[in-house]
Amino acid sequence: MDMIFGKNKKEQPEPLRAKIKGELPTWLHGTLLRNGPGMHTIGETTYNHWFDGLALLHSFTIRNGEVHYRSKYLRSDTYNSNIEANRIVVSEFGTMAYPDPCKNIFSKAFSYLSHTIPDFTDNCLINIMKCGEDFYATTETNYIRKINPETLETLEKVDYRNYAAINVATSHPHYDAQGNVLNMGTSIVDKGKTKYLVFKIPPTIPEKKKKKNNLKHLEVICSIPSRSLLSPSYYHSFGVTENYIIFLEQPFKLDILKMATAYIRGTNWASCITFHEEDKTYIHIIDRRTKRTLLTKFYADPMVVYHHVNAYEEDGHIVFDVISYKDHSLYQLFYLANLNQHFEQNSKLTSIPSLERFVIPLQVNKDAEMGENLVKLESTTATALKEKDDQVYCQSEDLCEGIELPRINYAHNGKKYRYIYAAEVQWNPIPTKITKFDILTKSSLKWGEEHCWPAEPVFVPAPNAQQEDDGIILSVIVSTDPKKPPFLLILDAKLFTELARASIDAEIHLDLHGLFIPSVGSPEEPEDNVLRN
Ligand SMILES: CC1=C(/C=C/C(C)=C/C=C/C(C)=C/C=O)C(C)(C)CCC1
Ligand SMILES: [Fe+2]
Repeated sequence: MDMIFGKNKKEQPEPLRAKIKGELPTWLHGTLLRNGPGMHTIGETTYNHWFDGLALLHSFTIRNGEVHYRSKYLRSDTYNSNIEANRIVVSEFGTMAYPDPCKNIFSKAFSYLSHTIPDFTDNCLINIMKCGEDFYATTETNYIRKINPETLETLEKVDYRNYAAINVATSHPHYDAQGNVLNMGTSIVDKGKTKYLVFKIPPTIPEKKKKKNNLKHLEVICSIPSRSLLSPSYYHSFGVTENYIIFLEQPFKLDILKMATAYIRGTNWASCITFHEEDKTYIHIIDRRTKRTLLTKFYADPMVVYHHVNAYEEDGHIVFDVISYKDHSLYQLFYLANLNQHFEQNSKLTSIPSLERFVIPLQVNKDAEMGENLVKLESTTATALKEKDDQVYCQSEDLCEGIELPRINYAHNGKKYRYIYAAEVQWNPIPTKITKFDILTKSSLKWGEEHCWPAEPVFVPAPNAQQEDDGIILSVIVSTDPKKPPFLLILDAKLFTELARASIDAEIHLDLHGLFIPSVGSPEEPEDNVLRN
């Protein structure tokens, strides 16, 4: 396992042709572009956590029955500073770095003070965001990095703070039918307040000037005050329906005072995020038309959610599905010390990921009896119990256990849907299979092979698709069998059977997230520029 986690990966900047076994769908043209950590050791120094690794972008370009692979390290300021110093000089999620070895006590004190308000990293290793014609590598700090999706070259560094007062932002934005990006970020102790901001970035901008980026037209559409000034919730994603935004203010919180003293105390950012198991999860519902939150106070039991799966409206209710945990052991397990050859024993989750369905009644009748279940949908056992003071206690329906990295047919985002494509994880956080879960029948189809470690499965719809699962699944497979090279797996999304695999004679890293960019203007195809997230 050391080999696939901790080992520095070589980049492959020149396109490398894959060896194809099976039949690629003839309509499949485009690029699967993904992101994830690729380098964990610089000189004599090693990061502590897998999420700290330097971003390695990679892509599979599929065209005319051929597949080409490339990979390139994101030339972030963090990457450049580290490589130049030949050691880790920028702090990441799980590693606090000390850039200037201090010579005397005075300069030491000065160095500590100047780090009280830290400048976060631009090592954007988590996902790729499409913003109009532009693509960005993203992480969860205030920085994103524009990239060239074809050559994987690193372009401008963009600071969200120039456009909105946010210190952290998610790397799981949503896209609406017009191509607007919808995302959320937290504004920490700005003008005496801490709040969560929902913002929108348009796909096109009026100025024809190439220099401007779309963020110049970023619009904050709603602000939700944090329940606490110094401990806002940590969140990794959020949900949307056609008319609403779902934000979980979970009891997994950033401790700002701890963050402000982390550098002096010699601890990492990760240790400043704590799970308060005695606290509740507050469910904020924002009406996209009025740009305000609903007044009813919906809440649920304490939980930790990283990934929202999907959400939709049905007969006066909002249905939303999340992968939830009873504690935050997931982030704990990605310390590289746990991901060694003994990882099967060392990295056991104390809470298994669980797919939970919550249902929010949109009309809360003032005269409803205390304790009445306000959920009137036949299709679910999720409840929302009326309590005093306009509070409603929501209990979820367990849909299934042991899945993570969920994806859907994005044409169904915010709408009623049936299928989830995900990685299967049981007590270990590293997926060994990918799965298609049918919410209606509660059954699943799986793909797995010995010594194979699959990445998040991405759904690509077939042209003229009629049904939700008319399309294919793309997943990057890393193998620990020295005789089996890594490959891009192409499955039929309906049957979950293998259509083809494209083997690559190069090193491939385990990654996190990414997207599929359909080809533009191939000679025999009409121009198609729709995002297939
Ligand atoms: C550097 C840094 C952060 C980075 C967090 C990261 C990098 C999280 C990665 C999460 C992943 C990959 C989750 C997968 O499910 C914080 C805590 C936002 C704020 C402080 C500075
Ligand atoms: Fe994620």
